[in-house]
Amino acid sequence: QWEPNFAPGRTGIVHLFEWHWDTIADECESFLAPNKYAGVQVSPPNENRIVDGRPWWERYQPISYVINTRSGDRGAFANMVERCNNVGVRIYVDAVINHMCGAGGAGTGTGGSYYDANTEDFPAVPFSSMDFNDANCYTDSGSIENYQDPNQVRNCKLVGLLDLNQSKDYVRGKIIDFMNDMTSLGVAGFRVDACKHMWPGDIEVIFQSLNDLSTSKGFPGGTRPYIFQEVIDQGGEPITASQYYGAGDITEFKYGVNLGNNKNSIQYLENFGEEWGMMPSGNALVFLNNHDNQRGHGGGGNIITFEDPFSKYLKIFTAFMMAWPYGTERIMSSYYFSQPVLITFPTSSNTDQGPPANQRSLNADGSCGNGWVCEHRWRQIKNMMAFGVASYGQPMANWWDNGNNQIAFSRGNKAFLAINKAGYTMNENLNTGMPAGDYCNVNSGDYENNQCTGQCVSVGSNGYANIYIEATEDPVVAIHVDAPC
Ligand SMILES: O=C(NCCCOc1c(-c2ccc(O)c(O)c2)oc2cc(O)cc(O)c2c1=O)[C@@H]1CCCN1C(=O)/C=C/c1ccc(O)c(O)c1
Ligand SMILES: [Ca+2]
Repeated sequence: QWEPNFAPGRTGIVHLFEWHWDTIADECESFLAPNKYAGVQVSPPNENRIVDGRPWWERYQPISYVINTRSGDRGAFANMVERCNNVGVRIYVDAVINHMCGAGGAGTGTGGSYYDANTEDFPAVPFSSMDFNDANCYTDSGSIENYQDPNQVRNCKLVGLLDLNQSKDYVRGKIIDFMNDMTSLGVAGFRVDACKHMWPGDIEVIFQSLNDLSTSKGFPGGTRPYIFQEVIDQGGEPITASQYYGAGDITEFKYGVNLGNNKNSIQYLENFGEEWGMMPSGNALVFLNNHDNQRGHGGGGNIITFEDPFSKYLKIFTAFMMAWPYGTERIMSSYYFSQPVLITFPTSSNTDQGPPANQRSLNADGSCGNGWVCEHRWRQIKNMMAFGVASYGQPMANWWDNGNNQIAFSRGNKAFLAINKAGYTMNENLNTGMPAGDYCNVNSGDYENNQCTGQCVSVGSNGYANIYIEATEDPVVAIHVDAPC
């Protein structure tokens, strides 16, 4: 379960956070497939608690494994998976299996199922008090109080959320049934939430017990579900990402933080990877920001997001991430929320704010409206998916830097990237590693109908090109063999 099961050559997935299933299906067909996105991470599809104010994190409080949420019901979900698979875009489900909802009394979830958190009763699964970890947690509050104690991090409640006991066969069985239900519909794998809070031994058994992907949905026999585990490891805690290597890939939170911390010293990126304290490339799911740390929670630090003035860095470092041969890449696609505006006195920021009332609308230029950012549609980001396809499997080569925020490198003889963050013009004759010819700079324009709407770069017979980049908002040259001028 370490292989992403992408269609041939594709490399990057996009997290369409809080999108509805029918909107995702449209996006797969009209945008993601033509732009060679490999897949979509979707929000939790199973029934969740309805929390006052409808914060985004209500979807991380399960009530049952019935497929019915704000994003749509089971039929809409199945239809979306079918339509996306049909155009070669894989679906990865956000699996929240560490816990059920927080102590919130009795009520009904987004699918209408009754539950009572006070008595730990979830009849729609069913789970009862025997299925939770209360007897295995030794803190006074019953919740996690100290992240330096691995036992309580696994066996106690995370911010009060009822903690399932994954060491019990019955609980494992219900989780396996839920995940097998998803792959029976054509889902290609899972982002598994809060893995730090589950014992590696338990989740290894659960993932190894999962069915192979569905051959009737077009996957080869014996294909294992792709698993990428959310383990927020910034160092400093006894629980580390490496303890989870045996269960699947892992979200590498250090990736985005390292780039954020070094955005003004990119000449040091030549050895960016394990030598920077990150996990082996084959275990890593990498990203610049995610739904949680773009709001300042868990995995904080120096995060690059869609927010101005960072948005120019998001474009530059997404280009770097898609061109740099480390990890499996994930693009975050967000909705706008009010940021903490610290003026003379802090105003309340609403990082809890749920999604816009309406789904994304589309403007003539392909950008989104109705409060959706759609970073994955930005030219400087979307065009890097085809770059990733063209350079797939090619080693990094021909590294060059000027010692001060100007860098360049190729991917074998298939692609070449140059970035100028020096604040002054870059003008160098560099070895692109590519065959002689004219190539479209897909950062400056689009390559469509065999036409380049941006600049062309001429590569000579010796593979060298004059790389001229002024210090603008988009100081990137990205060329590859699938976009000739
Ligand atoms: O202040 C909050 N939470 C405390 C700080 C963040 O702690 C949480 C972590 C967390 C944070 C840092 C860590 O190192 C760590 O191991 C875990 O993971 C979660 C996972 C869930 O499925 C549901 C949750 O409510 C949480 C959560 O509250 C607000 C109010 C409740 C939800 N929430 C939140 O902020 C919700 C955050 C959240 C929700 C879903 C996620 O997948 C996630 O990573 C964070
Ligand atoms: Ca737990």
